[in-house]
Amino acid sequence: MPRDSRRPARTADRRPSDRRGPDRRPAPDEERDLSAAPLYSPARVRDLLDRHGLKPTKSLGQNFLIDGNILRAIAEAGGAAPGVPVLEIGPGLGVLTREIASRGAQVTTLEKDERLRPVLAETLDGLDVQVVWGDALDFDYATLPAGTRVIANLPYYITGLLLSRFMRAPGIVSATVLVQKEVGQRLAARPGEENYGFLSAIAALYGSVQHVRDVPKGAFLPAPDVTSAVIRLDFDRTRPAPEQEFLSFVETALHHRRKTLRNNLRLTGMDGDAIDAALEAVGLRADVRAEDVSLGDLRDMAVKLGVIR
Ligand SMILES: C[S@@+](CC[C@H](N)C(=O)[O-])C[C@H]1O[C@@H](n2cnc3c(N)ncnc32)[C@H](O)[C@@H]1O
Repeated sequence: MPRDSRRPARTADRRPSDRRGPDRRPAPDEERDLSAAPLYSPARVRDLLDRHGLKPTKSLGQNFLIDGNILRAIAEAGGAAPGVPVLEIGPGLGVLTREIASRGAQVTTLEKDERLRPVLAETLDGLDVQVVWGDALDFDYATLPAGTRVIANLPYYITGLLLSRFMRAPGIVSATVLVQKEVGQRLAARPGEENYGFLSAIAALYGSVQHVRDVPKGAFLPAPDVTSAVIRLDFDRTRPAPEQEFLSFVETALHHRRKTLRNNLRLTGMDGDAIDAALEAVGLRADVRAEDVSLGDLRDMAVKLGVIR
């Protein structure tokens, strides 16, 4: 891939000397400027990578934020405030971590890439941040204190798995996260809308979803291939958590969301007559498409079919 295709697009705080890849030496004028530049500026980010001999790893989803407005918007929307317990996934070079911690939040951050140890020792110096080294998929989210807010620029390759961990963790009340724009659209979609599917359904079962803002590729270094969005999920912990049987039923029901609900349920080996009887009892057409069925009607179907009580 040519170097140019990984360049971030022009952003408000970029200077001409920044229009180069992450792995080259800063020009003399940048060296003079560095102490004055904010930590998230492209010149500082490149300098950090350079001094620590690092190249962003694509397989770890390492696209570092270089836009101060976006950093502030995520921290603000996520509710980073004095005394609030915040969990971050993937601090990277620590720019978002710093933004959150400097607002007085109690930050725990999970990072898999041990090469970043010396970088975070430098960038988080003087801040009260707990860095947990390891895979975020191995972390026990059930141990988090009540009222925890997740604020993170997620590694996109595990977005779905992480969101499902957050939803199931009783201590987590919200997750304000950067995701691929398409994932954000799926999370926020309602039955009958174009992007509605299992992700939309489970998000609605646990609470509500708000689209905070879109984020252009140029807000990252290196620039990712996709446009992103900041999404805030609020989890209503006063509701009983959905039963595992119901979650599995919803997943099956929406497996092929454009197909009929009947066909999707038949795939599991359920009796056709029983499905027809349940559809009729709930007041749904026999050929209703899966994506058009509300969660309330799916719950009624699950009860009629004896999946849940
Ligand atoms: C999109 S970058 C975000 C970096 C930084 N927060 C920022 O906004 O600039 C994702 C981060 O998640 C880390 N990461 C990737 N996979 C991980 C995993 N399984 N567990 C924990 N951290 C992971 C990467 O090393 C990287 O630091």
